[in-house]
Amino acid sequence: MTTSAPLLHSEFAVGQRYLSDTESELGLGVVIDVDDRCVHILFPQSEETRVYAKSSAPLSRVVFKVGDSISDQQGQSHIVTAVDEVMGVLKYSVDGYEKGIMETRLAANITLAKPLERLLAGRIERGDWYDLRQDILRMQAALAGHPLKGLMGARVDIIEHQLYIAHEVGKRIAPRVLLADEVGLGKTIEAGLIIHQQLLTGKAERVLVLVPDSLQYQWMIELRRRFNLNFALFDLVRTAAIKEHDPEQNVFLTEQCIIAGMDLLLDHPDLYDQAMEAGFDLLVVDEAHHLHWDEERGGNDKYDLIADFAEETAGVMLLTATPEQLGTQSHFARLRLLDANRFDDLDEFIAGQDAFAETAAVAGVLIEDKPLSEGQIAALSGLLNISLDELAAINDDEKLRTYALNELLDRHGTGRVLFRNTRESVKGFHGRSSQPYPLPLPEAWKNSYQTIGKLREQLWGEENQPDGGWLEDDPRVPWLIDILKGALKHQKVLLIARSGATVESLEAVLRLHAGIKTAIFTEQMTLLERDQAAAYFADSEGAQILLCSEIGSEGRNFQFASQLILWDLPANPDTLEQRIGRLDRIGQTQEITLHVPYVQGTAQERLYQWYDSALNIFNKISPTAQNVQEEYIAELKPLLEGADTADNRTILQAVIKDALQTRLGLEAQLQAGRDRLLEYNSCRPRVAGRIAKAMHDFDGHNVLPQFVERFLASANIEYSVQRDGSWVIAPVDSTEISDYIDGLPLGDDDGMTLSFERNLALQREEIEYITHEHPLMQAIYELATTSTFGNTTVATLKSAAMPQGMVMVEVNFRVEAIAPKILNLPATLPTQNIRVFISEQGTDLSARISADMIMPHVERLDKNRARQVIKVRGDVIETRYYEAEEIAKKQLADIGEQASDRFSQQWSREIKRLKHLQTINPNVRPEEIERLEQLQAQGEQALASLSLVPDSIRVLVAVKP
Ligand SMILES: Nc1ncnc2c1ncn2[C@@H]1O[C@H](COP(=O)(O)OP(=O)(O)OP(=O)(O)O)[C@@H](O)[C@H]1O
Repeated sequence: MTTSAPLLHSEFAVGQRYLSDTESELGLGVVIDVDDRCVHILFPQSEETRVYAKSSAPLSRVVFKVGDSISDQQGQSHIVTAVDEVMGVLKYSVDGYEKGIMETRLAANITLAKPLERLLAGRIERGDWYDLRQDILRMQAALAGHPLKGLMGARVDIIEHQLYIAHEVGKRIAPRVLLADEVGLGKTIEAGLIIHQQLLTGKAERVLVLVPDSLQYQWMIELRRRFNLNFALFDLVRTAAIKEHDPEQNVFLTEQCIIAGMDLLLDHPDLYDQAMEAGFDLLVVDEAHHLHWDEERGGNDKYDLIADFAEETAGVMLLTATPEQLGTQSHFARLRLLDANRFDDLDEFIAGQDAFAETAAVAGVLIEDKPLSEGQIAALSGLLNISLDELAAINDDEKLRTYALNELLDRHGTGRVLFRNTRESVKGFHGRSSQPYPLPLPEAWKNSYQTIGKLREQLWGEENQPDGGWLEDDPRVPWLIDILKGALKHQKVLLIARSGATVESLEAVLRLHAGIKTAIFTEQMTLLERDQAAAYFADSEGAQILLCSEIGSEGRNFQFASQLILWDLPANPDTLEQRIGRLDRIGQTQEITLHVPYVQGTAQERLYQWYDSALNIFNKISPTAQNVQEEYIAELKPLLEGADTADNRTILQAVIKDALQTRLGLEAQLQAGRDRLLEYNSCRPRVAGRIAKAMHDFDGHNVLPQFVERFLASANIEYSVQRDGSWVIAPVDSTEISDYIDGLPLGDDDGMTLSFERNLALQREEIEYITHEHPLMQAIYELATTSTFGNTTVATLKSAAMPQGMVMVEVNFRVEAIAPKILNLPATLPTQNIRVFISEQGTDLSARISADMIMPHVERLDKNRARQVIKVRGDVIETRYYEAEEIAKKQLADIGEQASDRFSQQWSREIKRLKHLQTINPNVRPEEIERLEQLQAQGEQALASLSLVPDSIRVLVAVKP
């Protein structure tokens, strides 16, 4: 940004933006009227209007240039790409806003922080604010390149596999990945961590999360509660309201971070078009197993929708716990959405899946830190195309082992794209067991169930009678009432059935005829009704049983319950796994019991036997269940629907036995090959351990409580510490605090309860978890870069050695590189702040006398005396200031060079690694490399022209102790 001196009369125009030279704290003013002699300026932030004579207005025009960051009135930041003038008013072009941003629409909360002018004009800030400002600058400098950036601010438990994925994916530019951890292991948390990192580091600014309707609120709440990310929920009501307000407006451009239901875009082509046109940096799709594709029929509507968006969006994250639920073809097709170049041949993909056993075996030995045998070294040499000589020291050379392991894992086909952690590798789950309830076949059913060809009727016959006629003679109904009133009387019970109609009929019987407290949860209900039902079920005084339909319950968290009734059995094992996953997830503290009623002699019994004996799915998740079932389905289907004869029973047992062997064989094979590599790649234990340790260490050395304590004391804000360690900040009376503090997010009319402790924040979700990344801290940090908070001060320095009355000037400069946030250039600067300490005689004392050394001897000076000092010694202070600036400027070139070296090295290394990887694994997209090269050039350019921003100034007057 630049400002220019007072302007010629004719230059004023309505809409232009100015800062007051004498009252910069008014913020950015806008010209609202111009007449022959006067110009009228409104300062929106301070709600003041001033009228100046045009000939002598103490105003500076604010002009941004290409590459500057500007903020609009909604607080969104943009990088200026071009500047034009329209009738005297500037128009800033920025990415993503076709119309550009007129200067009239800029945010008003900038003030000119020129500390020297303020000081000389007698605007002297408090000494404690000056100290806080220095602390803020130091902390910001330390945080700029912190490896835990984007991870440290999340209200989550430190769980290694999640942190590993978040770290690995979150740091990528435009990541395209499939997050496929087994159900309930925290994919939403992983996605949240990645989104948070991408937003905080400027890698993404616009994010679209597409989820099934039933999960919209859950996502919105998780993102807000755990990551302080405010996503806007776009449904029909909201989009209609925006359209009504401004029919011309693209609704998807009114927010940066949006959650929407996939159906909204499918059912409303106009919204689809607008979302496409608006464009996003990152697309997140939950429950991605609903995207179906096969060679014959192509994609279903959801698949096609996401395929369109994936093509237009740089970053894409798909989430599903059951990637193979709809078969290998759909799995392959979803990978193709992420990278069409790599996944272009289905047959090759299928063949490739089996070819990883050797790689996995060698990787396993390396991971487990065991010595490689001669045979394994030979295999490694072949796999990596490295000579045996070069590998001779592999068993002793730690670096070589790490290199070899990384190479092996990088070559693994889906390595960079697919992440899948399993319960087995994550550990800490309490397990599950099943309880079958064989029920006698009712007389009335006998005839119909002895006939062949009625599989659906045997399994889910009630779905054909939505009037509830089936309730009368279905033996599961009295069984359900009995068990709820008996063995499960004091338990929270979740029941899942396939259809919403079944659940509704059942619920009515339980509530009206059996007097049981119920809640219901189906896709026919509105989101609000569903969330109310979930809350009623969670309440200790609330419903004993929550009855859910299949779709209605997907992705939801009910791990406070441990009893699951499977009213019926779904047709495929992955759907069953999704059901069990409602309870069997992180946070579950009990063993889970699955209650499975079935009617003897029907397909219900036979399907139970299949799931239990062939797939063992009630006891343990089986990664191969889906594939085994697909393999046997042709044999299985007639047996399931066939008559209950001795012959059929014998054949079914034989098929089950055979399938069991197949499953075990397949599991062993996958465990040795594909899945083993996938497991290694999804969480490299050492790296994950290091990140987790860094998080624990960071938590253990938290400097924030002391800082916040000083800040609150300086800001005159009261707080008390509660017995559990949380702090309660009293409601802030805005008349009693400085304007600087007034705008901070310090809670509502009741004040704010907060904690710096992760565990406490996890236990008490209603309190704020204060980290460096919390909005409050971000706002405090911004005080230093966007306001005059503490940027001038005058104090005394007790010193026996210095002549009484001598003045010393301490000037702090910020080193700024004007470049997109994504480059994170501050992290590459060896210094972000330059302090120059200069004596009255002009001696540079910066190196000899540090700020810490003088701190104990500094004492405050009252404002009048301080102003007196400035009045009397203003000239010498000004002279020394400019000398200080020269001293600082001299350091700039060196800082730029060092930063440039570091930056180029870092980026060249990454680009080289990717280029190398590309030669051995086509999974690396060429665009990825091109983008990095462009960014590297941009960064180098910015570092070659660093700017020095005067930040703050302190005048010290020597007094005898
Ligand atoms: N690191 C964590 N800290 C605290 N809670 C967590 C953490 N990870 C997961 N959880 C909790 O565990 C549950 C499962 O997590 P999440 O919903 O992210 O799993 P998922 O893999 O997306 O599940 P699904 O497969 O059902 O979609 C949630 O209640 C979540 O809040």
